[in-house]
Amino acid sequence: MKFNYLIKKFFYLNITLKNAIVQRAFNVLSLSKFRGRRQQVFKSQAIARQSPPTRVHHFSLERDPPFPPSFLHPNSFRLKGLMGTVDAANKDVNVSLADKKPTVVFVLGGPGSGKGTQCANIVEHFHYTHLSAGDLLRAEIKSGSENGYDIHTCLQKLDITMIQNMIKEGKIVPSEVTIRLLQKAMLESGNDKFLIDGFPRNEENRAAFEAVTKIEPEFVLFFNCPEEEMERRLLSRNQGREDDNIETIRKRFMVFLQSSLPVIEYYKAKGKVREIDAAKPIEEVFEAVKVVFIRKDEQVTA
Ligand SMILES: Nc1ncnc2c1ncn2[C@@H]1O[C@H](COP(=O)(O)OP(=O)(O)O)[C@@H](O)[C@H]1O
Ligand SMILES: Nc1ccn([C@@H]2O[C@H](COP(=O)(O)OP(=O)(O)O)[C@@H](O)[C@H]2O)c(=O)n1
Repeated sequence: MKFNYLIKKFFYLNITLKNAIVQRAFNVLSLSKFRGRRQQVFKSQAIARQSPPTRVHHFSLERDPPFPPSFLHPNSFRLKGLMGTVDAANKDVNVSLADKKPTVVFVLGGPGSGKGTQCANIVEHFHYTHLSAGDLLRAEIKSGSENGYDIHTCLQKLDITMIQNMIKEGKIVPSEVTIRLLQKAMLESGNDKFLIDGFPRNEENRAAFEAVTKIEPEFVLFFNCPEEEMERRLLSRNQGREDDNIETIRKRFMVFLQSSLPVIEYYKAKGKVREIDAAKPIEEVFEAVKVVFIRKDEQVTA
């Protein structure tokens, strides 16, 4: 009886001991797994803290940013410091753009002066790629509104709505957005000759583009047209644009006078402006435009 009791006790102790050993081993394993995971988390947090921001570039400008801080979404980084500071990913983009030494012609003029119309003619005759800043922004709004998010530019619904409102108000969208769209379009085009239409529209656009891309325009084509004529054209443009109403048109004229004309003056001082009388009929305007481009080609071959 006592012997039976001892044997039972032995087996019971044995099982309890084995369970304890197994449990202990399990605890050790889980703890080390947890520690490993925790270290991994710490490691990736440290890497995230150290690594430079990628994809989206933002550069701080000398004057106040025209966008409220809420414009920035969580995966964008506004870099404080020198104007033109770009992140790692964009450095590559800019290096490869600058390497190509593209020919860039800025096409400027008031709203409705005929920039888009003449750019289409130049493309046909002189094989440039036409990049309209306004068209790129409108395309971005369209794709953003359809998808709620633009995977290429990291713009989110809130940003897209803000851009849309700025265009409705005739305001100039921050350079960081417009330049990103221009860079992307330039790289994707495969061409090395660009007509950049409706850009730079203010001093911020101009300085940021030069600082970021290191590209200087070959020359600036300036379509000079009286306001009454531009107003007439815009009111009958009929492209369903939300900003082609008399109220916004007047605001756009104001922005042109205050912000865009000083950019034209800046390039005039550098001898880079080729001024065209844009009040004439389309064909006559293009005759004058052709002279500018033929002269440019002759200069290159001379
Ligand atoms: N020289 C011109 N004479 C008359 N109408 C013009 C002329 N150039 C353009 N237009 C018309 O004026 C409107 C605005 O021209 P557009 O090229 O879109 O201007 P911008 O790109 O400068 O805003 C369009 O409907 C266009 O057909
Ligand atoms: N560089 C640019 C070009 C256009 N835009 C915006 O896009 C609108 C339309 O520009 P656009 O060049 O297509 O048209 P026009 O005003 O020249 O007719 C402008 O009024 C601005 O709101 C901008 O913010 N920045």
